[in-house]
Amino acid sequence: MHYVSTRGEAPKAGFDDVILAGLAPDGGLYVPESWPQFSPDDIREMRGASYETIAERVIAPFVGDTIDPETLRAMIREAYATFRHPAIAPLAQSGANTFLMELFHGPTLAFKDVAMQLLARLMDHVLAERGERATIVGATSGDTGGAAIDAFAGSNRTDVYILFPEGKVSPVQRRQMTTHGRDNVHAIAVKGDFDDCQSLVKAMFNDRAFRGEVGLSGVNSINWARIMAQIVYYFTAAVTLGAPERTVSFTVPTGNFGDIFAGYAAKRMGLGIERLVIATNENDILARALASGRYERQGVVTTTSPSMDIQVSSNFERLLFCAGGEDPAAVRTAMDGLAQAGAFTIDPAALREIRRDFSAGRAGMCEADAVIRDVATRTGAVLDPHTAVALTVARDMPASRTPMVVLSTAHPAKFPDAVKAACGIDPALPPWLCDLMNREEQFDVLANDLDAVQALIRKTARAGDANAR
Ligand SMILES: Cc1ncc(COP(=O)(O)O)c(C=O)c1O
Ligand SMILES: N[C@@H](CCOP(=O)(O)O)C(=O)O
Repeated sequence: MHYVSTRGEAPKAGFDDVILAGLAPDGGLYVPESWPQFSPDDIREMRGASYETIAERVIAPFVGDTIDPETLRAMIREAYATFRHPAIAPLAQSGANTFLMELFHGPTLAFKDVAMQLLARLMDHVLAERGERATIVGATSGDTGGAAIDAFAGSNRTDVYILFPEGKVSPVQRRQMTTHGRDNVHAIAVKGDFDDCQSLVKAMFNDRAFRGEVGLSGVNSINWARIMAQIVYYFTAAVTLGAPERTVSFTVPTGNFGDIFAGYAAKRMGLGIERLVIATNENDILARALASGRYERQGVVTTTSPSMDIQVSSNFERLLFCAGGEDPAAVRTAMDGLAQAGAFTIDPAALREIRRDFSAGRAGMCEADAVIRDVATRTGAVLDPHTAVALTVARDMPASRTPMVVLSTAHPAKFPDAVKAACGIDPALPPWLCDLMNREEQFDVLANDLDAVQALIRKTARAGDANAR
């Protein structure tokens, strides 16, 4: 399996280079050169198989011969042994034909654990084979950071730097990043919003000298392995609900577009997905883009679903490439428009393709609160605000006989204030995090300034002798 960059100006790369590189050297995102195909028989054979077994089948073609099957199997087993639910991503029925896929049973209570636990093991393996170290940088609106810090804490081949927007993540999310007490992980509060943090990360990748000097790697969903690991649960959910005989739709609370792009990938691989519904909060760039054909950045609005407070959805670039006839020149033009004017118009043919697979809707804070209240009152279940945004949007979709799976991406205890305000219930943290609010915090506060962030990394990273990537 080889990977190409969405911007077409980087050499093709193998799986090991792709996971260490994060962003392609031309600033684009890696996508597989062709999609592995799963026939109805292949999908039927997944019925009754464990999450780990399905993960092995789905992931193996993307890894190719970079990692031998036994080693890959062991990594998958270890990664998902950290989860507290045997099904890893169980389905709970929420309405007549609506299901919640619970993706929050990992160590940091958000769907990010599903990919991050595996990515840390894959990266460590590749670095060990090469005898290298890496400096990992990541931007977070709250959940990626905690998941990365948990997965990489204590790894002796990586130093991890997570940039989060100061004051714009929940106290639980912040403490998951700042109380680990490990030398190789660094949480940095940036005076700005998530988009500023993501721009700093991309700027570091685009600084070739710095990239080589510190052996830069990334763990945001710009890294293909993040998407790859998330494809798996689309298969497990669909098979549970009757695939390949029955098609399924998914509604996904969306920010950086990585999670729902994994659903699109599953569809391209042969899974019978009828609709992929993008659910946004007030930061609705994707819903507006689908409706108008214009992808237009506005200021980030702070909401009760902070992890989705994102205006520039980095994985939309992957969709533009895949749905737009794999034309890197068109992607470059769009991304130049975004960088220079904060907007671009989606090519009409690409927009038609996108609308064939995707719908989109927006739910504001009041609507999400009403759904949290409604579900708590009717069923006693407590939703987190991101899941509530998605369930609200799913409920607004036209009635259909196709089962709708809503991705439940975080545990409500990560957002206790918002949940309590919505339904009066104070969701408790699980036992392994019950002292989180009393642990000592450690983090740096920096201006939204590339030089300041790079100086901190240069001073503390230990990967100075890594080969240039
Ligand atoms: C709880 C939660 N839900 C949804 C999202 C949006 O996912 P994505 O960025 O993959 O679109 C995020 C952050 O990414 C999140 O942390
Ligand atoms: N919502 C995310 C933002 C970063 O997204 P990623 O999937 O690209 O890592 C978060 O919680 O940090």
